[in-house]
Order: sequence, then structure tokens, then C-alpha cells
Amino acid sequence: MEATTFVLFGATGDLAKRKIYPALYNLFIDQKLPQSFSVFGLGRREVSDEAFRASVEHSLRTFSRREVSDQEQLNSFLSGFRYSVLDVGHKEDYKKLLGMIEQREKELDLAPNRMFYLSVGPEFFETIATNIKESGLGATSGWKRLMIEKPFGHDLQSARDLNEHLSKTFEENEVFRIDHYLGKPMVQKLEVLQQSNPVLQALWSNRYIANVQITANETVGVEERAGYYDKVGAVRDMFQNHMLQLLMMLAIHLPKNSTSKDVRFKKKMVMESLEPLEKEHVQSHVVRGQYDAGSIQGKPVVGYTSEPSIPQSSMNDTFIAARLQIDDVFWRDVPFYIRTGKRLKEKSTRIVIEFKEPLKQQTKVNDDTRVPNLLVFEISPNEGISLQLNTRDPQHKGEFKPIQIDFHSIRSDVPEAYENLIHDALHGDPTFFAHWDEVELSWKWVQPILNAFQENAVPLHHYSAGSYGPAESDALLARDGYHWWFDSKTEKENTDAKGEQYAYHTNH
Ligand SMILES: NC(=O)C1=CN([C@@H]2O[C@H](COP(=O)(O)OP(=O)(O)OC[C@H]3O[C@@H](n4cnc5c(N)ncnc54)[C@H](OP(=O)(O)O)[C@@H]3O)[C@@H](O)[C@H]2O)C=CC1
Ligand SMILES: O=C1O[C@H](COP(=O)(O)O)[C@@H](O)[C@H](O)[C@H]1O
Repeated sequence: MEATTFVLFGATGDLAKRKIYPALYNLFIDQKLPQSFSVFGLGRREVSDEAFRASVEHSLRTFSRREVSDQEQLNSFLSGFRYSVLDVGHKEDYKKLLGMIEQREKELDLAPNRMFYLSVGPEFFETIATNIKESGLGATSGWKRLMIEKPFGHDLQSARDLNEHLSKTFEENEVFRIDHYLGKPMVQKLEVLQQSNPVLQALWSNRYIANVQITANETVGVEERAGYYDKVGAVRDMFQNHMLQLLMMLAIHLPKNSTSKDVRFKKKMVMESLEPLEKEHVQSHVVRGQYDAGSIQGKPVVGYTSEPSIPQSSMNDTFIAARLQIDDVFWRDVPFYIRTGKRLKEKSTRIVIEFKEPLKQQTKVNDDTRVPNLLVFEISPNEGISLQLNTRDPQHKGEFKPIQIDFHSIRSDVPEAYENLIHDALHGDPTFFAHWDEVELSWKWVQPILNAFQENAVPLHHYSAGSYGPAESDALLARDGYHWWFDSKTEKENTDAKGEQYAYHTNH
């Protein structure tokens, strides 16, 4: 892999410590970093190179998925780390940084390939891009790339403004917009599963699929992020980016040997085919919720408006559920239900595909015991795929007995999302990053919801912490004759449905 200088804005921040350093370390151990690799950490704090390396080491010992046991290996990894004080608005700091980088590139005879990673608040993105250009940092004879954290804009217009600004310094093919859900191993597998399995390809349409349910439930509340979260809510924090990316990844139809260009083109087509939501229809298609006090795993927790630094009068959404339709030949008339929220009963991110039951409609047999076929992609915290089928119960002839075929990976060495994403960006592979077209179309689709929320044109439904969200979220599916799978209120059904289980765990 080509020699690279990794320039990290926000090197003293939370994300760098929890995700970026552990990801770099694991890539180093797996020999997936370039042979010549230097990191320049940046922040306003005065930190010596030694203190910086010590803080990186601390973060590895605290957050790395691998135990840090080989000191020699660790020292070798840390030897590439340097720190420079930089205030994003101080032009002279960029000049100083350029001098340091050039010197290092010369010392090591490195090709001048520069990866700029913006792990700072979005209010700094434009200033940094401008200063990279004006200081000469971006004028390299090697490649330059930009990795940029979310949020990418606050609404459609601000996202367009930001993109226009960034494009003065970086070409679209140099911009790697991170959506960490695209780095999750199961999400990355969706593409391969579809491309390489004719069985799935054959079933992937409105002919066989009744509905699709995409869930990202969290147990955590607003935590220490009140200032950020109260301005964005679940709709901007999760729905506009992660949830719509999951929808795109699930709904695309990919021919064999698709390239990254094909993937992006098909994702764009999905977004273009999403039936637009007019503001007056938001209320019937979208459920807005906010958590009240309750209990999570047996521990009492306060309601959203009693969280530190959240105003008592806040109408912010901590939950959103929506019904979407893709108007193309594959998905016409298949509802896609999406929901995500904080302080819910359990942490679970999954996609459930519920298949149609044509036989049930056609035959007169008493088949109340039969359950729909389900294909379930468990994304996190556990990763797995399961398929629910019907068979006969040998003890109660005439009754159906569901079986579940379960595949769960029990590998402990699965790379984390940030490892996958940093690795891909170092290789210049954009497949699992959000292209501007997707980001723009996502904001465009979401904008009427933002407007309706802002004008309070949609009721704010309250739900108890530790539940599965407001009752109106269930009603959204009940109207079509469906229910959310795997919620506790359908647990009996799920237990009944369990029948026999065939589990397949693999270490491969
Ligand atoms: N933390 C997380 O889990 C996630 C974070 N993100 C995004 O990542 C980005 C960083 O988040 P996070 O690490 O949590 O934020 P933190 O507040 O923990 O860190 C912010 C970083 O920015 C630096 N910084 C702040 N002001 C300036 C300035 N004027 N000049 C130079 N550097 C500055 C700080 O360094 P210093 O104080 O030394 O100046 C610090 O290193 C944000 O965009 C966030 O939305 C996205 C997904 C998850
Ligand atoms: O981007 C974000 O994601 C996390 C949830 O990520 P996960 O990988 O734990 O599912 C969410 O908690 C956070 O609010 C949001 O900003």
C-alpha cells in the first residue's frame, strides 16, 4: 500500500480515542497499514509528542478489541505518531504543519500522499478545508483525501452549502463521507450476499416480499451530548444517514461483479425512487416520539426533559418510525418500515424481511399455526442471519411447526466498522462511503419531516424508557396488517414460532 501521512484534526477528542486509534492499531497488527505510515495529531491543547503517544497508548489499552501485550510492537506503532498544536482558525498553524509534514516526507523518502481526517465539530469543516487549500497542504504531488465525520449538514440547504464549499478544495472522488453503519460487517455482507446468491436474487422483489422492517433500537439516552442531540433529534442523528443507508443497501439490485460505481449508482436509483413525502402526509407516515422516565434493564432512568442541559420544554424527537415506499419495478407496494430511538428496551439493529404467504390465501386448510417466512439480518450487537421456515409437527399432525435456521458468527477477531472504513479510504475504495448524491437525496427526502417537526405539525408521542417506543409506532404497521417482529409484545408469538432451531455457528 502507498506510503501515507494521516493528518488527524481532533486528535485529543473522544472519537479519536474510542474509535480511530484502536482502528489504526488493529490495522497495524493485521499488517493492513502502509509500510510507511505517519500520523500527525492536531488540537489546540499543548501536548508533547511523548504525552500524545502516551494518550494514544492509553486509548488502545482501554478501547482496542485486541489486548495490547507486545510492547515492542506497540512502540513500533507509536513511533509514527507526532502532535502539532493547531487551532482551526489560525492560518500560521497550517503553515507550521506543512513544514513538519514535508520534513517527515523527506526524511523517510515518503510519497506525499495525505489523508486529512476531520474528527472535529461540523462547524469547523469549511474553515479547515479552506485552510488546507490556502496553506498549500492540499497542493501535493501525491494523492490527497478527506475523511469527514457526520453530521454532513443540518438540512438540505446547509448540506448543499457545505458540499459546495468542500468541493473548492477536494474533488468528489477525494471525499470519504463516513457513515459508520456502512462499515459494520453485516451491512457490508448485504452486498455480497445478494450478488453471489441466486436464491436471494430471485426472491428480492415485491413478488415474494410482503414488507421490510429496519430497526436500530438503543438503550442509551442522550448521555453527555445534550448540546448536540437536542438540536438534531433522532431524525438527523440516525434516520437521515444510518437508517436510509441501510434501506439503500438492502433495496439495491446488484448484478454479479458489481463495481463500487455500480453500487453507488444503484443506491442513488433507490433514493430517486423513494416516494416523496409531502408535509401534509408526514403525520400519517411518520411517528415522532420522546422518552419519559422508566427503567432500563431494571434500573430507573429519567425522562428526556429531565436529562442534564435539556430544556423542560424540549419537543425534540428521541424516536422516529416511518413507512416508506420505493416506487420501482422491484419494490412497488412493499412497505419499508424504519424505526430508531433512544432509551428503548434493548440494543438491537436488525433488518427483517417478511415474505408473502400466497399458499395461505389460496388453500382452505386450517393453517393458523403457520407463520410467515422471515429472513433476518442481525447487524448488532450480535451478527447473524436467520431464516424462519414452516414444517409439520410430527406429534400434532396437521399443525405446522416453524423452524429457524440460524447462522451466527462467533469469531472474536471481526474488524470493527472504523477499521473497515479507514482501510478502504487508505486504499481509495469509496464503496462503503456516502456519495454526495446519496446524502443530498437523503436530506431531500427528510426535509418535509424536518419542516413538519419544526412547525409541530406532527404530534410528539411519549413513551416510557425501557419500552419499544410509542404505541403509534405499532399502529403504523397494524394499519397494513403487520407488526414489528421480535418486540416483547409479540414474544409469545415469537416463542410459539420458535419451534425447532437449527443453529450453525462458524469460526471461519
Ligand atoms: N464521539 C463519537 O462517538 C462520535 C463523534 N462523531 C463526530 O466526530 C466529530 C468529533 O467528535 P468528538 O471526538 O466526540 O468531539 P470532542 O468534543 O470529544 O473532540 C473535539 C476535538 O476537536 C478539537 N477542537 C475543538 N475546537 C478546536 C479548534 N478551534 N481548533 C482545533 N481543534 C479543535 C478538540 O481538541 P482541543 O480541545 O485540544 O482543541 C478535540 O480534539 C464530531 O463531528 C462528531 O459529531 C461522529 C460519530 C460518533
Ligand atoms: O451515529 C450515531 O450512532 C450511535 C449508534 O451507533 P451504534 O454503532 O452503537 O449502533 C448513536 O448512539 C449516536 O447517537 C449517533 O450519533
